[in-house]
Amino acid sequence: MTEQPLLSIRDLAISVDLPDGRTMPIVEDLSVDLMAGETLGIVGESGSGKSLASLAVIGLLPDVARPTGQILLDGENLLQASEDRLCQIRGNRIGMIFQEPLTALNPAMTVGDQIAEGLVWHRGLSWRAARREAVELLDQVRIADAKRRAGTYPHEMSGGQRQRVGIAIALALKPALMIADEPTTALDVTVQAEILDILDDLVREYRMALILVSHDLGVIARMCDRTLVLYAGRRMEEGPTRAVLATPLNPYTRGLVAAVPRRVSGDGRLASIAGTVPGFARLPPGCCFSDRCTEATDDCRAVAPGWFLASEDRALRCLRVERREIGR
Ligand SMILES: Nc1ncnc2c1ncn2[C@@H]1O[C@H](COP(=O)(O)OP(=O)(O)OP(=O)(O)O)[C@@H](O)[C@H]1O
Repeated sequence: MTEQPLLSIRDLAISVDLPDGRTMPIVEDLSVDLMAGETLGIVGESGSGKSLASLAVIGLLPDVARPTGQILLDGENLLQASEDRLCQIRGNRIGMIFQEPLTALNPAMTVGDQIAEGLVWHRGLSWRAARREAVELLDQVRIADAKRRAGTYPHEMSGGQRQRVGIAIALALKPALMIADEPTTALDVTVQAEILDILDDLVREYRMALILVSHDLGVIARMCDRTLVLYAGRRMEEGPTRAVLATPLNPYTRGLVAAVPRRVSGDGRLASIAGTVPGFARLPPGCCFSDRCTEATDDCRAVAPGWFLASEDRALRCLRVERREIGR
């Protein structure tokens, strides 16, 4: 029997209610599977819908956002789940690490108690036992002198230490799926590397599936088996990270790869994708990337490209590549 995906996102669309009464479609036609223990990177420029898509999985979308489609965790559609059920799933089955740990942490509670809390409420541990385990978790995320640090408050810690606490909280109940939304963006480079190391070790040790949201292809390359590229709320390309980065097929992915700092163009300047992501109200007809794509034809500007399988494990959206590969 073939293994079922742990997470299966089917035709997810998310629109947002605007203050003027209009509804703006943001994420469209998003489908992706994630197996137990697999790591998936979601990459794209700012505003491409990465955070909304990952918040939908953990049921933490802002009130103005309206999701449709299916988000199946072990076959259960989370978009239909009650708030009580989502509370059970959060922490227990899905853990989340946020970009800015300070906003996710309670300033009035010691970090040890914030880690212990989930163990008390979800696992029924006594506070004494949960606090003991919290110290072990702090040790696992490499906080030195963990026993003493458990009694400190978030504001007494550095940004990197707070993010370790964020990881310890998300890890406490050993969820099957961990979602990390730009977990290192707010940190300086050396701390970033340590945090990624810790996350990598833990994901492998506990065989957790990971969705890592980042605009940084270097981070994705280091951490993720597979990569999904989003642009303006649409998936542009998906496949094994190594293949997507070595031979990107979609012109947008090619632009992202070319813009990675190690790739300096012949005249010594960094390559970049001309223009910016257009507002969702101003997306061009046809392919949403056509107004920035240097390879776009009149057809690209008129016909919305479908999602097609380029090979067994690679899929993308691009009319020109599709016609070339499939001969349509
Ligand atoms: N609460 C909200 N109200 C209105 N629009 C929103 C809201 N949250 C997100 N959006 C819209 O959805 C788009 C996608 O947002 P999202 O945060 O998912 O992008 P992102 O790819 O994660 O960007 P970043 O890397 O900057 O976090 C935004 O550009 C914005 O237009």
